[in-house]
Amino acid sequence: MADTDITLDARGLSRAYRRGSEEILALDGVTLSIKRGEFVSFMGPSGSGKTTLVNLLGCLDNPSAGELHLAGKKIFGEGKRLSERELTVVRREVFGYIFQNFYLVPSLTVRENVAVPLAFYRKPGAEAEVDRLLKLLGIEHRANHLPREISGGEMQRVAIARALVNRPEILLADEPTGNLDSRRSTEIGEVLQELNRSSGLTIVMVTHDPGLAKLGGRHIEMRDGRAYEG
Ligand SMILES: Nc1ncnc2c1ncn2[C@@H]1O[C@H](COP(=O)(O)OP(=O)(O)OP(=O)(O)O)[C@@H](O)[C@H]1O
Repeated sequence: MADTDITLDARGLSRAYRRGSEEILALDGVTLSIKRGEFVSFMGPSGSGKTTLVNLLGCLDNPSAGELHLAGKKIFGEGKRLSERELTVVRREVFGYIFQNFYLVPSLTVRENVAVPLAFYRKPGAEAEVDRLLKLLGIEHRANHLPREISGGEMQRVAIARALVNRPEILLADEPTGNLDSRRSTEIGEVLQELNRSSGLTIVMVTHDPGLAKLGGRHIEMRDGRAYEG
């Protein structure tokens, strides 16, 4: 495997949280590599460290110990810590994020929500990407609706389109179907699978749903802050 195939490389990543006088080791030395174009699912009991790990992989949090490399570049590690400004650039240029709670702006239409990232940063062709994504995700007929006028499944499609509008290399999805019924959940899973297959988008997903996890090519089980390849 050539190094250039590896997009995310975690080495001995740990994260401790302080709660009063107690220290909680939420992540206990996780080492794993994710290749470009992989669809990786993380499962495991509540509190096993899934969100903590994907937040670190997505450069949303700093580890207490260990290293993280992104496309061969050290992001965190011995003597190395990107500035908040550098991290912001990495977050918006490399990653798209989706979460259980969609986080749509209630006063903006579907189209405006998808275009929100363009107000801060825009890759070439991003404007045309809004229309392409509305169509691809089957929500173009909802383009002028407000979030409160559409279903939960449609809301998550809007959030996916927004996450993709700047053509990220990696989509991070934390419980993307946690608020959806099983039919909508399967539909969103299939959308993610299709994005991974057709465009080679790398997907890193946390889920409690075994059916959804199966859609990814690779499963990792978290237990007590450690990762076990399934
Ligand atoms: N900000 C925080 N402060 C203190 N403890 C935290 C914090 N965030 C997470 N923890 C603790 O770290 C451990 C791992 O949490 P994490 O959210 O990563 O688990 P999870 O596997 O994603 O759980 P869930 O499936 O319930 O979302 C838990 O014991 C949790 O209580």
